[in-house]
Amino acid sequence: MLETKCGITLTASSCCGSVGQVVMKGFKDWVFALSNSMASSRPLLGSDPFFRDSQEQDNQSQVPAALEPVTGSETPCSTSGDVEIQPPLSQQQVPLESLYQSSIDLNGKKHNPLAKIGDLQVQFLRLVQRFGQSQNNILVSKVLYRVHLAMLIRAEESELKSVKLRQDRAKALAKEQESSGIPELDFSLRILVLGKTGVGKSATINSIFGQSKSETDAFRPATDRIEEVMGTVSGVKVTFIDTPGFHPLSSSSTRKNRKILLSIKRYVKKRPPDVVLYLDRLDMIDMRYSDFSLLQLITEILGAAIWLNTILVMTHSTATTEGRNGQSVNYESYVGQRMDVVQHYIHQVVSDTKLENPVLLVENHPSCKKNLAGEYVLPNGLVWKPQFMFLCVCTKVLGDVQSLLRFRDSIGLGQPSSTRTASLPHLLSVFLRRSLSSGADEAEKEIDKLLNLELEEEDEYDQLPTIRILGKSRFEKLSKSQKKEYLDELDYRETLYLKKQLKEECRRRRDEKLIEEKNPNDTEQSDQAAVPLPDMAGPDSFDSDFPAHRYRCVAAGDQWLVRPVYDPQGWDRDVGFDGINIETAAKIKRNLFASATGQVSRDKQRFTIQSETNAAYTRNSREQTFAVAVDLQSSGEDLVYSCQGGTKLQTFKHNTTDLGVGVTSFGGKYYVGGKLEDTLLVGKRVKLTVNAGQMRGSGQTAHGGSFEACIRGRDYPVRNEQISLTMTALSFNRELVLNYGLQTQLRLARGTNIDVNINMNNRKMGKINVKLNSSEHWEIALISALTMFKALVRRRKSEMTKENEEEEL
Ligand SMILES: Nc1nc2c(ncn2[C@@H]2O[C@H](COP(=O)(O)OP(=O)(O)OP(=O)(O)O)[C@@H](O)[C@H]2O)c(=O)[nH]1
Ligand SMILES: [Mg+2]
Repeated sequence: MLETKCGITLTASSCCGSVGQVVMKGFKDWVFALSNSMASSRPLLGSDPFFRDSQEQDNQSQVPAALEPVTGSETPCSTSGDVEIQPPLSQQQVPLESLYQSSIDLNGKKHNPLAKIGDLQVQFLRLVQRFGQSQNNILVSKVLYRVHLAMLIRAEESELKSVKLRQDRAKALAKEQESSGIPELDFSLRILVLGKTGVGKSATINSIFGQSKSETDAFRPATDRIEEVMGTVSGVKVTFIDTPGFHPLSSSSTRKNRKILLSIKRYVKKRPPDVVLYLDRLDMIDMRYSDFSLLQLITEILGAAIWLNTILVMTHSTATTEGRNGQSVNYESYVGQRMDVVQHYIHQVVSDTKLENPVLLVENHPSCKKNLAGEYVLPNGLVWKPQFMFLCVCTKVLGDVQSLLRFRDSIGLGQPSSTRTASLPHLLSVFLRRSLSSGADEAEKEIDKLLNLELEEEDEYDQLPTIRILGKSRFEKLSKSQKKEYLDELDYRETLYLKKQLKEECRRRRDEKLIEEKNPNDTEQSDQAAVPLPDMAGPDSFDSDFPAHRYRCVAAGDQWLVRPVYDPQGWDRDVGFDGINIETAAKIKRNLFASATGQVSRDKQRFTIQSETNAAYTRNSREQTFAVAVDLQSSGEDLVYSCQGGTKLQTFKHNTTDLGVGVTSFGGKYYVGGKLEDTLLVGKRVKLTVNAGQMRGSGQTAHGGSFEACIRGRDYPVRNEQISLTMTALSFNRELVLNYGLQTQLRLARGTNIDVNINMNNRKMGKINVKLNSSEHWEIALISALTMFKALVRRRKSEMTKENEEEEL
């Protein structure tokens, strides 16, 4: 009866920045991270000053290189979200991309870049109007947001207010200038076009200008040298750098392709482009992607940073969409699959799976469907030409902002690994967070401690008078208040029942422990209920080609858990899985515990590993634990080793003190750290944790610490209600980053939960996340429906205003 309630989940998330080591991370890294929090399947790529700085770069000290991020998100064996599987490694997985020091020079000289950015913002807003984009468009918001963010990072405290004003003023000014047409827009684009011969580079250029400016040929290579094709599109001066096409793979083609690439390199060094387009034919991309070696060659000669500036362009976008078995496939998923293949191989060549290149679909065939205005329309209804121009504009604006604010490319793809240095504040924050486990049953121990006193008392649940469970029809007959009372009573009983169960578990563990203490030689484990392993979700079809049908989890013995890490885009589709995830935990002796988790994957080029091992010895007499942990993680071609040792001591009844030392080795350098942590339990419901630590290496020192107060709900541990407040401080190179956080998990009423997550830093940037979940209050669904309706109306309105403006013109 009670199951008939409907489940409604409402998530409201607002993001205005990131928290943490803002100034210590590279700008681009940081923006990438932010872009993930904004709704889009393919976030717009930030631009980098690769070409602009290419002349300087030769003499400059090299910036740190990127590495392959840890694939902590990859759940073993999972193909869909049906089965909930624990992530292979702990949640404290190191986001390795932020391991490298930012090369932002915050103390660098300023030549009033903010004013120039202001002008650029006005120009961008004018172009938004010109290309018929709405200000609510996600792409526009992202660019404006990143421009704003970049300004905030650069601005002094005193300038922060004026930055906000500047953005409002820019909007008004752009509107005014665009309607009067004065001053004339001064915006130009230089676009480098790369791709194999015959993919339609020259044809795309011609389509953009609406006239045949570059020679095309269906049967022979048509462009035999680099040439600039100039023109104007909607008042924007556009210069395409058309290049000879690369040759398809053969023994002699590599030499020819190398020659073409070297000539392109020489050319762009003198006159760098704003945007790079990499073209391919949508209908010619196969799942095995034979052009991988071409991508490698491009990366080798032009440098990996070229991909940071690249938009992927797919020509022949109206080609028939056929799946593997010949049936037609939904257009969006067909395109998505092809894009993923190309993106996957770009990830391989740059050794960075976080890179996301924007994608443009193009159709140059003259008989392509057109709308009333005579513009080419794709099968998904998109008018591709304005989209094409606008994405190029966005990429250029971001590139200009970055170079004006003098952000160096912190990802630094393609740099030799010997120049990599680790970011000390990042290492310190990981070190402070990594807690040494004292046994598999740590969480249980905490609950046991809480319930210890109540174990001998009689269970409240047993003292309850009996209740008659009502059937559906009888329940319906109750009045509203009676229904509420009845449900509240059931809820109360449920809480007590759960508590009784927890206590029973506690008693069982206590008895087992007593038996163990009496017979220390009897190490035989008690029988535990067999828990089936979560298996990977299978596909809907019984296609024997699908590897998920062939691989299942391997459960060898009790202690080892071995699971394949499934990746449909892995290096070999026939093999179907990309790596292996192994977990084990064992009580070697009564007081000695060891655990290890690891994930290894290898393809033809590379072998990657992430592992965490932990061993702990507990001295029962004083509740003292000694623990050591060794972590290993691949980072590109290198390995990061970290070794930590520590002791946990119960100093008073409710107070535990942790002492830890650690060494991390990376790139031939050693980083040594120490920390002290104290945890105090006040009553049953308040837990205070404070820690402080220091890390040294490469002649530098970082200091940091955190404070956390956690208040648990009345029914803890039965119901996991809690409010926790955190404050962390990291200081490095005379810069201090303070971070405040508030996390709440509350049960407002029966069937209504609220999760609030707030993070702010001392630069007034942060993130607020509110999640309201109710199975009773349908009004919440109404709020979300209303919000969606409002958004739709607003969109309609802005479209209508745009049409009106066009009519007026
Ligand atoms: N159907 C269709 N045909 C296209 C498309 N793009 C280009 N083509 C045709 O493909 C042929 C080759 O196009 P080009 O523009 O010469 O190719 P390219 O990449 O410049 O080739 P190179 O100059 O040799 O590097 C021409 O016949 C074009 O008409 C497209 O989107 N759809
Ligand atoms: Mg050509």
